Amino acid sequence: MTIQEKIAAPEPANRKSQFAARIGIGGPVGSGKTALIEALIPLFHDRGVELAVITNDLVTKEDARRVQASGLIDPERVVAVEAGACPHTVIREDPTLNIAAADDLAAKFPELDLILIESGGDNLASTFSLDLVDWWMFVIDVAQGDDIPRKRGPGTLQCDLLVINKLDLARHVLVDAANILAEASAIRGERPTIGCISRGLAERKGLDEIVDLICHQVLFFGAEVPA
Ligand SMILES: Nc1nc2c(ncn2[C@@H]2O[C@H](COP(=O)(O)OP(=O)(O)OP(=O)(O)O)[C@@H](O)[C@H]2O)c(=O)[nH]1
Repeated sequence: MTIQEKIAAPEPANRKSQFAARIGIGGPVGSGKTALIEALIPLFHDRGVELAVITNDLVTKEDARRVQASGLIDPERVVAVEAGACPHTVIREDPTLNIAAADDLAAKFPELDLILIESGGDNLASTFSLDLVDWWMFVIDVAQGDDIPRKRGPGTLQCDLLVINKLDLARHVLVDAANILAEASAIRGERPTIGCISRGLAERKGLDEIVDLICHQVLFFGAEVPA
């Protein structure tokens, strides 16, 4: 279906909102947020989900340029917000810049189903304002220490989905992958945790589960419930 046909077509009956859903992706520096976005784009594409990306860096447009150059997505659908000194502020206390960037994308590309908003890399305390996003995930990785879930940071506790990335590195950094996943699930109660390999030499892992969960919880009524 061309973009013009899609704009002209009625909303899919099962789409939860007439507006593009806004999903936040937060987490510590280097945990693999951008790599996760790059891995998810083709999977959303396969499911017919039209998406755009907003990245937040402190004083550069590095992440946006990387996604624009990836060849995975129309570069016009990738926008950079420069967060300045405090990456928390622009996703939580005053998300005005990000809201404006998302509104601009939604106006320019009315066919969008989803806008992914990657926060600047930060610590375990970052959370997203619900004025900015409908749903958000937090990405940590095993190489940052197997005690991160036990530290019960607001990011790991409050997110809608906790992603524990770089499972391929677990044995190299003497982390018991099953144990860190179990501890994370224990502190998060009903809310999901997914182990993931978003990039690297190892086979990818957890990516279809993440896309299925987003389709089910955020985008579509009746989307398949992940196991
Ligand atoms: N082994 C392995 N490396 C990964 C994985 N995911 C990402 N990486 C690597 O981790 C490093 C950081 O990845 P990024 O995607 O840049 O991390 P980020 O969270 O976006 O970083 P900031 O934007 O700086 O906060 C890169 O060298 C990636 O190649 C993974 O699943 N396994």
